[in-house]
Amino acid sequence: MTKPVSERELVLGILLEVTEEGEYSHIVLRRTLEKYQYMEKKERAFITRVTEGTLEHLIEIDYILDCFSKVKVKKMKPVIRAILRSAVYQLKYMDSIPDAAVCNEAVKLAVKKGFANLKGFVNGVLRNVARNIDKAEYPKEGTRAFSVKYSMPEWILDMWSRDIDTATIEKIAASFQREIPVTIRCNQEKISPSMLKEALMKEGVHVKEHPYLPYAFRISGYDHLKNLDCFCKGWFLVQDISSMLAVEAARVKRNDRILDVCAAPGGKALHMAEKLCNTGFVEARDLTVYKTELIEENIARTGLKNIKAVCKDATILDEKERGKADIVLADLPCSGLGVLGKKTDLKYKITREGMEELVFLQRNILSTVQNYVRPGGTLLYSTCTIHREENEENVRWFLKNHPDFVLENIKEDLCEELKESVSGEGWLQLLPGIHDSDGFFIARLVRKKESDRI
Ligand SMILES: C[S@@+](CC[C@H](N)C(=O)[O-])C[C@H]1O[C@@H](n2cnc3c(N)ncnc32)[C@H](O)[C@@H]1O
Repeated sequence: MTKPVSERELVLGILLEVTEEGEYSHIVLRRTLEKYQYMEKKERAFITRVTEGTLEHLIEIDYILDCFSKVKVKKMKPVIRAILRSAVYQLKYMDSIPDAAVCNEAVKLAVKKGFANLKGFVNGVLRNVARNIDKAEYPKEGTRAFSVKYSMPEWILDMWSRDIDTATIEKIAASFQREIPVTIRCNQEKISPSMLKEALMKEGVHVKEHPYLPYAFRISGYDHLKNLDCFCKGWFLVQDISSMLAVEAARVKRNDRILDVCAAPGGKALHMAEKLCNTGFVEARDLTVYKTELIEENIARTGLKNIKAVCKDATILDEKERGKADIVLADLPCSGLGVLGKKTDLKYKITREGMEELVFLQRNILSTVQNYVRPGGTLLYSTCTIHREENEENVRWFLKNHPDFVLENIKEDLCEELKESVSGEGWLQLLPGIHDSDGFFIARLVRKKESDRI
């Protein structure tokens, strides 16, 4: 009996929503998998792999198609384009599926979607690709070569090349295509790192210490993270090491009053609350009710009592908080160029204009929230991007416009391996492929005490 809807048909639907309607892949994929929960684990894994893989390698796939099809990718009908793209992904990256099956399934799907008249075209292009894929000549030099090899938009590579050498850019781009185990932070309010490691291993999880912090681990080899007993008990949180380093750089002390102005889903806010050891308080704010509820869910799971989630717009001054916070964490919305490996389709959606708007928003938020920092208190600025304007240039701009702040060097807050990566000015830009982390930026700004002012 044929299934009412096949895995490949679902992949097609997701790809169309993402590439033609501008939806985010992780959201559409999650929605689809939730809707078709009855499907076998193997089928669900196929949908995830082909969707993410096709999007991850989209520029390369389009290059291959353009080599072997008379009709160029841009001119194809959206449904046919998406069918061909996912089929080329399977031909190139999934050896376990016979080429003939990939071609036949693609033709069947084109017919089912009302394109019987194009079944000869689909069949012809794919058989041509299958026979000759190894002979496709890739560009050998310049930005185009990297762009096709790593499916990175050329303008992003060009932008990076203003500040980063070619070998490093290649390492960054390659790192986005590698599968990296999930990083977790032990919730030391509930369990010690060594006991967590033991408990996870008992559940069959592969656990490796992270070199940068003693309470961070890389985990792999589990099925569903949310089914792990250790997860349900709130013994750990999924968090990249870079976020933990940002919290280390904030230098949380007992009894501190902390304001996290862009906190959802709450990773750093919860980490800071944990560091307060049942003293002080963290107010974790975010823009929408939905985002605030995400923070609340995480607070409930970890069981921390010195933290609360509040829905508030960081661009609007909250007069009653003026000068009260020991630490303000500004982990701001950014272009996300440091996490392209995790957000597969983001690289095709970011634009130069969008990034300029983000710089404007970041400056607006920084100017507003600096008001909450008490004299001698800290404004910790971080982003998960690799973009000079959003990072170091924002810090320079901030210092120029807020001369009562200074930039402190964060070297002493980091492990030996990272110390030499701290800039002369004192901020840290982490680069995936170079560092064992996401791409991330951290700067600690401190408001001068009254006595330090001239
Ligand atoms: C980089 S994420 C924060 C991640 C968070 N700090 C963590 O560690 O889990 C940026 C957050 O800023 C929020 N945001 C965007 N604009 C905002 C605004 N005007 N006011 C408050 N939050 C905002 C977004 O909803 C998003 O959750």
